[in-house]
Amino acid sequence: MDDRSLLDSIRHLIGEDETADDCAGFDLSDGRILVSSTDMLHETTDFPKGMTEFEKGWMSAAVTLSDIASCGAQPIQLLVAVGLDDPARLVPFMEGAVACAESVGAKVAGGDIDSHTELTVVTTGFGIVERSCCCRRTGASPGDLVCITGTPGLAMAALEGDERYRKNLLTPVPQVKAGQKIARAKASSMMDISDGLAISLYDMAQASGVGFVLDSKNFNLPDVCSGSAREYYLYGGGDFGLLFCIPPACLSALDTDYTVIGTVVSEKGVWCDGDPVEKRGYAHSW
Ligand SMILES: Nc1ncnc2c1ncn2[C@@H]1O[C@H](COP(=O)(O)OP(=O)(O)O)[C@@H](O)[C@H]1O
Ligand SMILES: Cc1ncc(C[n+]2csc(CCOP(=O)(O)OP(=O)(O)O)c2C)c(N)n1
Ligand SMILES: [Mg+2]
Ligand SMILES: [Mg+2]
Ligand SMILES: [Mg+2]
Repeated sequence: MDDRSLLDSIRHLIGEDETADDCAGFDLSDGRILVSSTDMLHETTDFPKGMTEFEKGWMSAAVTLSDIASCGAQPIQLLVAVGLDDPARLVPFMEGAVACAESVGAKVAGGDIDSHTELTVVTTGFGIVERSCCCRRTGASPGDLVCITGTPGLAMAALEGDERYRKNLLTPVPQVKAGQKIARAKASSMMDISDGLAISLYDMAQASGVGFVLDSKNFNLPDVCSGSAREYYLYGGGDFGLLFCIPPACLSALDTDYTVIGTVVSEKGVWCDGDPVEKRGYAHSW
């Protein structure tokens, strides 16, 4: 059992929409939406060996700030709750979390401290976005182009030992400015690719009730020393680029780097060069 199938068992309690997006949204009734997201990370499952405390703090902040960026929102506050096996870890850890938050214009505004057998972190973030620019995983329409920012697979390559991409894996940068530009260019849907490109495509296709047809000739595959660039590109997690769909006519107004990898179709599913893409990515399992 993985976290996606476990989530299915509580959708009836929380709501379909509430369990199908990167952030929750609260309408402030003044033309703006308050978005929020929370994420939990653990020493053994989420922090690759050899990371500094600063990098662990940075990564913990980045995973949540990335979800806020994926709505086109400006992150404003971050709360950081830390369960510690050793109290001496707290200062360098929080220095990393503060540095990441400040790098995207947000403030660490509180949190919690507890003792725990394993370093366990929960980051909760809040952001603000104009209602007309708030992007969700829903909204992709047939005929839209499917686009990504960044190069999926670099974090996975680093996890497999490629030192050139160490920073991509350990101190990912939430794509706040790019998210805002994409939202203002009138993208129809957006999410971050934290769990890998293929599984994110399936998540967005399901939320929007559409399908995606990809053309591998357009893939910006990573330059890797070992392993399969295509495997890392489609199935590696931890990159925190953005996946978005946008009507072709809106693309000329978009002033940020992106790669067009396919088109939206009405038939549900995800295909590449005519073949179904495997539905897998980074997951927690029991
Ligand atoms: N325990 C939970 N209770 C309620 N909603 C949850 C829970 N776990 C996850 N969700 C919701 O499920 C959706 C998907 O979560 P997740 O896969 O963690 O997203 P992301 O990869 O963007 O962090 C989100 O809307 C999240 O708020
Ligand atoms: C062992 C390991 N593999 C991969 C990564 C890269 N990585 C960092 S966060 C993350 C995905 C989880 O991020 P997010 O979507 O914010 O959390 P979720 O709610 O899906 O658990 C990954 C794969 C990692 N840190 N450790
Ligand atoms: Mg996300
Ligand atoms: Mg999450
Ligand atoms: Mg995730």
